[in-house]
Amino acid sequence: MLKLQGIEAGYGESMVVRNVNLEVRAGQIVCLMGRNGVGKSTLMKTIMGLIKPRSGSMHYRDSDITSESPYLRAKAGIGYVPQGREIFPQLTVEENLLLGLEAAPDRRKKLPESIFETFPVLHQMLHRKGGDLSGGQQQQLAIARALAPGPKLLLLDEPMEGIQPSIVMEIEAIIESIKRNREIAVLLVEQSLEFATSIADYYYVLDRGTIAAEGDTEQLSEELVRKHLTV
Ligand SMILES: Nc1ncnc2c1ncn2[C@@H]1O[C@H](COP(=O)(O)OP(=O)(O)OP(=O)(O)O)[C@@H](O)[C@H]1O
Repeated sequence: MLKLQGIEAGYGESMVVRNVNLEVRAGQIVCLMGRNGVGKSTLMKTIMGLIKPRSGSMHYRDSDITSESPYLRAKAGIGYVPQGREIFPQLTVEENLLLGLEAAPDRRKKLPESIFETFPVLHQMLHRKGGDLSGGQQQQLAIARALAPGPKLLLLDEPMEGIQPSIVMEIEAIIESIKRNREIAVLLVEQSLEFATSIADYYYVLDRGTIAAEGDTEQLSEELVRKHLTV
């Protein structure tokens, strides 16, 4: 469903992501791991089209999207929840969610009911300003907004970061239900090894911009973790 080949990306003179080959199959949950600053968010932004790759190619559902705009990628069914959530604090919860529908392929103007079944708290807070929500609620809003247009691939950049444990459990449950349905593939940046191994089918470890290891999460070894993930 998503295939990156030889992707190189960076900022100005500095190259941050080097020769990345990565694949996400339909319905698969793939975890991207690595220490702070190795380039995980840069890679996610490159996949969303927010950073142009210097070289390499990106294919999504058999189309070459290497030069496609972020808007067209969203329209094609790629949902993105950036690190730090980036909801609109001055807009209401409802307005934030409706903005997500801009990426819907069918010009739908109504939010799917399933969003409120998954995130009941957002229904209660529909007319509150996004900025008045707690960090965990804002994260739920960001995920709900990305799910509203019905994506086929969801990119989640550290969704558990800085969130209290009870909400972490709720977000885990949402990713688990996505996994059960197998209708949406997920590429997730996550530092928690426990979570990665419990939910993801496949992992990639990024180290100084390159893929240092990959495999089925069942085979993620202690040695590999020590080498590439512990500080
Ligand atoms: N807008 C930017 N301009 C210049 N350099 C940047 C920019 N954003 C990130 N970098 C640099 O790129 C490198 C990789 O950053 P990136 O945020 O992709 O890493 P990360 O693996 O996601 O880290 P973290 O886990 O801390 O979020 C870092 O050295 C960072 O300083």
